[in-house]
Parts: sequence; C-alpha cells; structure tokens
Amino acid sequence: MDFAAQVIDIQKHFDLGSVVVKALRGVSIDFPHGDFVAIMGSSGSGKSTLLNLLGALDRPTHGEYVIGGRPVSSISDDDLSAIRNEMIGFIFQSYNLIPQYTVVENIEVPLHYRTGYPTISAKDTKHIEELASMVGLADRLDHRPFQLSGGQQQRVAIARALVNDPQIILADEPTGNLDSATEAEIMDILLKLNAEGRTIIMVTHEPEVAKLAKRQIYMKDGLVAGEGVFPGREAEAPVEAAK
Ligand SMILES: Nc1ncnc2c1ncn2[C@@H]1O[C@H](COP(=O)(O)OP(=O)(O)OP(=O)(O)O)[C@@H](O)[C@H]1O
Repeated sequence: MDFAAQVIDIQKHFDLGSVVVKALRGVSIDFPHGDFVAIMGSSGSGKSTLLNLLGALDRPTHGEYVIGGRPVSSISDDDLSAIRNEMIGFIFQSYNLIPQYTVVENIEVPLHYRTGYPTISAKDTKHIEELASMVGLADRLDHRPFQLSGGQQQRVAIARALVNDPQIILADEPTGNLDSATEAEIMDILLKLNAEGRTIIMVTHEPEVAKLAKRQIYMKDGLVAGEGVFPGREAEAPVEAAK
C-alpha cells in the first residue's frame, strides 16, 4: 500500500550527559493518504517529539521515516528541507506569525524557503489571495497579526501551511488557544482540507477536537498505547485502524 507517511520502529533519545531521555521507544504508525489522525496522550508521552520527526524537523535515533514512499532518516539536510517544504504544511498552537508582516506576507513565507525561489510572481499573488479568501480573510489582506483575533490568526497560519500545496498537514494543538466557537470554525477548515484528500496529523489534548478526526492514537511513555476509531466515522477510517 502507498502511504502518505510511515514511521517504522522509531526511537528518539535525548542525551543530556548524565541521563538519556527516551522520548520515543519504538513507535510504528502507518498514515494512509487522506488519513485524519488525532494524537493524544498525557504530558511528556512523546507527542511533540513524534510530530517533530513527522515534520522532518528532527531525525530519529533509530528507526525509519518514510514520506511519500521515500525513506528520509539518512538523507542530507538539504534534501530533507526540500522534502519538508514540498510535502508538509505546519500549523502551531501559537500561530507563529511574523508580527511585522501583513496577512499576505505571512502566507507567502514558505514560498521563500523553496530552493532558489527568486520573487513572488503574479500567479503566486493570485494563489495567496485565493488561500486568504478560502480561510475567510479576503478583506484582511493588508492587516497585521495584532489587528486580528486568535481565530483569524490561525486562519492565516492555515493558509500559510497550504501555500506550497502540501499533501500532509501537521497541526500541534491547532485550537489550543481558541474559544469553542472559533475552535469549531478552525476544525471545519481542517475537515474540509481532509475531505479534499490531504492527510492531517494533529496533536490535541481535547477529546472534543480529537473525536472529529477519523482515528485517535494514544501515546504513553514514548509508545503507542492504543488506537481507536471514533464511533460514526468507521466507514471513513483506514482499514488498518478499523480492524
Ligand atoms: N530537546 C529535548 N531534550 C531533552 N528532553 C526532551 C527534549 N524534547 C523532549 N524531551 C523529553 O521527551 C519526553 C517527551 O516529550 P514531548 O515534548 O514529546 O511530550 P508531549 O507528549 O508532547 O508533552 P506535552 O503534552 O506536555 O507537550 C519528555 O520527557 C521530555 O522532557
């Protein structure tokens, strides 16, 4: 089967000198194309460490990470960056927007990470405006983050995550700073992106948010402790998860 991403017996150790922290102790997960996974688990269970590895922001100590069919654990940093920029979009709890930049300028940031990317073309500008419109910010293009609500800032972050048209979206507590009405709006956008075929992997502490995903993976002490399919979404869940 062709997966959007796979982690195979991944371990991640942090060597602190006097002690080695084993943040991940042998994690294997398949993410079929079009999956929507919520990763849950108590504080310190390894969720962020796993998300960093999935985002190719860090490398495993042992094990393999395969993204778009390509094993990447041992490739060069440049190749890893290129794959990250092409294949993955990131959404963070704290939005991570650049305060001095407008909505349009924030959305275009990942375009500049493309190797040898010279300037923003008219086609790019149109694409950015379409993305801003898709997330409901067509009338806010020249606003800066401080002029936007938290939900609007997260919409900018979602548009930014989409600008390179990635297959996989990684979201770290995407609604963690939002009230419940705004949380529902952001989740609606993520569900729409998933319905269009994008694979979404989301860390969350909130069961109400996690239940919107097709399946939930529970981490404990650096291992996958369990997996569930939320009742009512069995038909949409990947076959492996429904077993
Ligand atoms: N850079 C690092 N150096 C040393 N230890 C680390 C590092 N990053 C994470 N850890 C440790 O690895 C373990 C897993 O951390 P991680 O941040 O992945 O947990 P988490 O499940 O995301 O927790 P939370 O829900 O609190 O964000 C913890 O014991 C943490 O202290």
